[in-house]
Amino acid sequence: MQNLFNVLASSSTPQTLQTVLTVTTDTCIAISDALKQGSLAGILGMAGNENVQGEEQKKLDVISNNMLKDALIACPAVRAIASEEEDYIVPANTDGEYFIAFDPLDGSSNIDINAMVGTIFSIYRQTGDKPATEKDFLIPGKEQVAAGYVLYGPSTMLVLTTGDGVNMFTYDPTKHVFTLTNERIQVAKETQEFAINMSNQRFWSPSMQHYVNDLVKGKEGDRGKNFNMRWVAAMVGDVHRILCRGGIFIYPWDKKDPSKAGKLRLMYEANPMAMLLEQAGGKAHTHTQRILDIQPEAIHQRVAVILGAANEVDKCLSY
Ligand SMILES: O=P(O)(O)OC[C@H]1O[C@](O)(COP(=O)(O)O)[C@@H](O)[C@@H]1O
Ligand SMILES: [Mg+2]
Ligand SMILES: [Mg+2]
Repeated sequence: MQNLFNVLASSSTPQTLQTVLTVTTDTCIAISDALKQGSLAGILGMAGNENVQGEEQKKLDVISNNMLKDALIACPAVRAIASEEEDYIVPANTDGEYFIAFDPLDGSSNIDINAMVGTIFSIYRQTGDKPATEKDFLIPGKEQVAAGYVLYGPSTMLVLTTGDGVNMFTYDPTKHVFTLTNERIQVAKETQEFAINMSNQRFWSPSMQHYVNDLVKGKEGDRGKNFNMRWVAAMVGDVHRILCRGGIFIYPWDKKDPSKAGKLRLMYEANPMAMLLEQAGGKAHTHTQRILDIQPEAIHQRVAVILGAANEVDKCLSY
């Protein structure tokens, strides 16, 4: 069976990018080990701080952020990192070639109930002769050279694209490697499954309310077919389900909190997931444009997200 190293070595992935991916995924294995110990290691619960976005940090948000930050800035190929849990970008090596943006722990509200969480990462190639600044980091998602996530579920899985399809790897704890288990996955164009936090319905735009009402009406409504609903409450879990068995995931614009009109972060969540979805034959949009075309204005920018089965994303946008 092929493992991550063989797959990268036999592809056209540059050696420096292979190194960055190895450092990232090795650190994710260490995060997975920490998560497995849960309460036994005293790592659950709140850290007692807020991140730059005004969200309360869990201990594991901080622990996983520090693990990834320390490992990546020590890697000579890394030029700078940006993290959901860091106020500013962290410059690493001026000679480095890669920017890495990450959500160290996605779905943190799931940690304390021992449910699915993950680490999401996005990699860009950019060189320069001065230390990197935040402005250098504001690159549209279509320029990503690699994107992926590590899912900490019943098994630990790596889902990765380097711009040539999407592969899934399962971590083999007996061999300490990610083994290739699903190759070149594709998302079906049609679906009958959707994922959205329905408790926000009254805050959505009228057109989004109309679209979701039509899904809920099922066979009796205009769509003429029944839809099932699933919500993991961790984007990484919801996107993983879509890559495995199809569906549409939506975190729409809403008027609940005008400073967060779209909860998910462009650079840490939307862009890497959009690259994975497009590489698997799906689509990823905001309510107005393709996510990968967005020119970022700030590293912590938030966007509305509509991603998954191509025809269903089109249908949603048609409302
Ligand atoms: O609280 P809600 O509305 O269910 O939001 C869930 C969404 O928030 C997130 O948990 C945000 O990510 P973080 O846990 O990294 O802040 C997404 O993963 C998920 O899709
Ligand atoms: Mg997240
Ligand atoms: Mg997070």
